[in-house]
Amino acid sequence: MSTTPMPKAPAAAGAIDRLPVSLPQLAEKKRLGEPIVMVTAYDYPSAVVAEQAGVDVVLVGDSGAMTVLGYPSTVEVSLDEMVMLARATRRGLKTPLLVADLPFGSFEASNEQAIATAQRFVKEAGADAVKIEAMGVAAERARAIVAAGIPVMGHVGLTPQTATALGGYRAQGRTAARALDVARDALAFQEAGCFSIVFEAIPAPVASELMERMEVPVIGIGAGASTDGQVLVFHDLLGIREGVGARFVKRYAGLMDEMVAGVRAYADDVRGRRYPESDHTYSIDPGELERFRGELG
Ligand SMILES: Nc1nc(=O)c2c([nH]1)NC[C@@H]1CN(c3ccc(C(=O)N[C@@H](CCC(=O)O)C(=O)O)cc3)CN21
Ligand SMILES: CC(C)C(=O)C(=O)O
Ligand SMILES: [Mg+2]
Repeated sequence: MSTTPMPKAPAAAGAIDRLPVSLPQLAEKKRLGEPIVMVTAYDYPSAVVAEQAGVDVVLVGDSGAMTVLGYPSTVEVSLDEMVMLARATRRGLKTPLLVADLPFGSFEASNEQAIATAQRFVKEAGADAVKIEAMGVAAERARAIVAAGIPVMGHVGLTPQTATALGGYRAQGRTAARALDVARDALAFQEAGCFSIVFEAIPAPVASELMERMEVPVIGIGAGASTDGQVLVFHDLLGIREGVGARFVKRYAGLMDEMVAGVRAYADDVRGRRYPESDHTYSIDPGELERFRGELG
């Protein structure tokens, strides 16, 4: 008896070409005590690197303002610039969850503004979720974005967008009163429906105490080893930029040195007439060359 194979479903335009890590999978990792790995990316090649390295979550951080756009801080970057970085990143990703930072000035004014901004990241850049830094109205904005159907990650501790008020890029929660501020921010985000929270630059014992109250996965950066996962900035861990002086940075490569050495070697070869070699050039049929010479006169 012959079996008739099921006809293949036609590949519909806009068919799902990506099955990202899901929010329940992250919650399950927390439950099982399996560390969650997050890294930033800002463009197509960094996304491909994160994809191939097998990370769980990719963050298009507003740190890109500094690492790839050269601004002196994260507050200068525009929403349009962040959306462009997120779009490029998305093109290089298949598996990791894609989270985009809401930049300074793109969500504070109203819940409507916050929802419209989050929707741009989802509709124009294919982001799976957005991240929002703690500040006065942030938990209320997070609740509104979640109610509009977009998952939100909270960010507490050192929040670079309001660093001026925090005394600069410095660790937070180092007094009982300031640690209580961090605790309130974290619990407010959790209560607002955030699926995950970032703890940045707080003492490890403070983070560890807070972990007993956190029901959602917590990703740490300079918050010690008790969090459910870790995040680092791509350029910091690969040694592509001068560090920002953050204590938590661990360098796993020295790519800036390698890149400068590569470009310098190229410059030396051009100046020393060692590049290009014959392998790098195109040939032409001798008859055609002869005709060309004749016609050129
Ligand atoms: N490339 C990059 N990586 C980052 O991690 C990052 C950025 N950019 N830009 C925005 C913020 C700034 N970040 C920082 C910067 C410094 C510390 C830090 O550990 N500061 C020292 C004090 C340094 C001083 O005295 O000036 C501290 O001990 O608190 C932490 C996070 C994290 N963010
Ligand atoms: C360091 C992470 C948490 C971040 O917000 C960023 O890279 O912008
Ligand atoms: Mg950020």
